Amino acid sequence: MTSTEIGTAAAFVPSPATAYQGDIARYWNNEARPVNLRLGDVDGLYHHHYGIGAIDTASLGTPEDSEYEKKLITELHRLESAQAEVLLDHLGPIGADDTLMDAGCGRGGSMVMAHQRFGCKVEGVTLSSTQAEFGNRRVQELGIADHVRSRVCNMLDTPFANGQMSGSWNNESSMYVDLHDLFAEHSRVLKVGGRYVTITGCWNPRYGQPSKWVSQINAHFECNIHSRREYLRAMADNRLVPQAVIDLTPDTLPYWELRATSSLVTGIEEAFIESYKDGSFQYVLIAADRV
Ligand SMILES: C[S@@+](CC[C@H](N)C(=O)[O-])C[C@H]1O[C@@H](n2cnc3c(N)ncnc32)[C@H](O)[C@@H]1O
Ligand SMILES: CC(C)=CCC/C(C)=C/COP(=O)(O)OP(=O)(O)O
Ligand SMILES: [Mg+2]
Repeated sequence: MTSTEIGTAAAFVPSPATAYQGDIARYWNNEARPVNLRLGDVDGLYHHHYGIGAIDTASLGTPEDSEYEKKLITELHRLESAQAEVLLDHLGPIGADDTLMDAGCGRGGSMVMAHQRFGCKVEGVTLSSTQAEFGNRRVQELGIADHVRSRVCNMLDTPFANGQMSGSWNNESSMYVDLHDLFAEHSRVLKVGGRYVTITGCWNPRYGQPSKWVSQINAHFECNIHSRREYLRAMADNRLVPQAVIDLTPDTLPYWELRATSSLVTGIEEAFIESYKDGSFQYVLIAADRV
C-alpha cells in the first residue's frame, strides 16, 4: 500500500502476520450468515455486532401477522444500529477535519454512521478482503468513498501516522488480538487528547475463570475473549485513561431474547443469554482518553 489518501484504490493485500490471522481472514471471507445480510439489507448499514435497547413491541405486532418476521428483522437491525450510535456518542466532539480509525471494521456499517454524523474521514481495517471490498463498494454507492475507506490490514500494525487519529474504536473486534499490542497501536495513532472507545464482550473476573458459555462463544467465532480486568490493565499500560466504563449487559439481553425467537438463529444465542444471566460474561463499553 503506497497511498494513505482516502479515495484511492487499495488493491494490495498483505499476507497475514500469523497463521491465526490467516484463519480469521478466511473465516470472515467466507461469512454470509442471513442474520447479518438480511439485517443489513434493511437500510444498507451492514453490522457484525449485537444490539442494545428496549424492544419496541408496538412496532413488532404479533407472530400471527404475515409481516411479523420482516418487522422482527427490522427491529433487530434497529437495536444493532442503536449500539453503534452509543459507541459514537462516546467519541466526544469530532469535526469534519478529523480522521477516525475503525479497528476491525467488518462490512463498514459503523464507519458510514460515523461519517454521516460527524462529516469526518474514517479509515477502517479488517483482515478480510471480502469485507474490505464490500465496505468500499457500499461507500461508493453512497458517494462517500472520498471520506470512508476500508483496507486489508492488521489492526496491530497499521499504516497510519503517529497522532493522525482524533478518535478510534473497536466494535466487537478486540477478542481477536493481544490487548497490550492492540492498545499500543491505538495509543500510537491517536493524538494526545484523542478518544478511544470499545464495545466488547468480556469475562467477569468475579466469576473466577471463563465459563463453559464463554468457551463456547470462543469456539463458535475462533476468538479469545479477554477479561474485564485485562482491558483496564492493558489500557493503563498504554496511556489510555478510562473516562467511562458502562455495563451494557442488561441493555443487550432483550436483543438476544428477541433474536432467539427468530428464524435467523445461528445456535449461539443460548450461550450469550446464559452467560449474561449467570454473570460470567459482560457486555461493556469502555471510553478512554489518550494522555
Ligand atoms: C465481529 S467483526 C466486527 C466488525 C465491525 N466492528 C462491526 O461492528 O460491524 C470482527 C472484525 O474484526 C476483524 N479483525 C480481527 N482481527 C483483526 C486484526 N488483527 N486486524 C484487523 N482486523 C481484525 C475481522 O476481520 C472482522 O472484520
Ligand atoms: C460480544 C462478542 C464476544 C463478540 C464476538 C465477536 C463477534 C463474532 C461478533 C458478532 O459478529 P456477527 O454479527 O458476525 O455474529 P452473528 O452472526 O452471531 O450475528
Ligand atoms: Mg450479527
